Amino acid sequence: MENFRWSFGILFSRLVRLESMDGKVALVPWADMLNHSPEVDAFLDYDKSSQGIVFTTDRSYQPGEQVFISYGKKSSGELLLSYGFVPKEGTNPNDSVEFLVSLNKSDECYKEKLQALKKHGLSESESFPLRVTGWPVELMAYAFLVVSPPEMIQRFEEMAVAASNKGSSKPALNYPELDEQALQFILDCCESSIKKYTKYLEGAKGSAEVSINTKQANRTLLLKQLARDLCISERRILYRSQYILRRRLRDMRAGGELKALSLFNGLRKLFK
Ligand SMILES: C[S@@+](CC[C@H](N)C(=O)[O-])C[C@H]1O[C@@H](n2cnc3c(N)ncnc32)[C@H](O)[C@@H]1O
Repeated sequence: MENFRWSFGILFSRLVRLESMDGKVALVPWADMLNHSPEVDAFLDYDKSSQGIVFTTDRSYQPGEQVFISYGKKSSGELLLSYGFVPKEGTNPNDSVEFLVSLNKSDECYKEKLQALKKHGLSESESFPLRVTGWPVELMAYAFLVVSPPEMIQRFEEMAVAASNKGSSKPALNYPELDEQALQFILDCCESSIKKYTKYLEGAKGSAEVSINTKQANRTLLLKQLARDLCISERRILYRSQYILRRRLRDMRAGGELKALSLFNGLRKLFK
């Protein structure tokens, strides 16, 4: 089992996918020395004319400078699982956190909403990727469904369709009357998620080690550090989303108050 684990780790952290050979995978001895950087667009591929593997960089390098390759647009969690490292906090533009949202069990339309979701391959709890740059339209569609009132029952299905549309680029749903509630729902989930991350990080700080030998103790320490690094990176995305959501809601509410005030002033003038 130990040998299998070792081989599996070596293979999957070092294999190269060759696009021009229909995505065939290969182990390329010199190429497996290349480390990952999300900022480069360099790639490896099979070259028919030279019958070898060619490395193409996106810029020139000085002698002695480290040359990087991209392992793909991967989140820090994916990089940890596939390659055993977590990029330094804030350096991975492709980072994302799996954001869990659920239907409210006490919703009077719980059954109807769940039915609409199930019809389109979704369930009462779903996760969507949250990035520093924002959230997907599918998450917004799910949030619309969660907060929509019984009068909108006819719309449940189109909301579920839009929420299930993972990855493709259909236009976002537009329900201005539900915007504020949907954003508040996402903010609430975001804040509860932040609390869980913080609780984990505070707990992880003080946990005592029980180890059989030094090698095992070092390995446990390394794994814990990687888990901490990943949590810190993911919590950073949640903090950023929390900031954006709070600002949007504040602007929305201020806009609403302004409208009400000008309406009130208009009425006052009318009755003067
Ligand atoms: C294909 S090898 C790259 C060469 C490797 N550094 C070596 O010495 O053999 C992939 C492994 O390199 C390490 N690695 C690659 N890029 C890294 C990075 N940006 N930061 C930390 N470790 C990285 C990870 O351990 C990963 O599993």
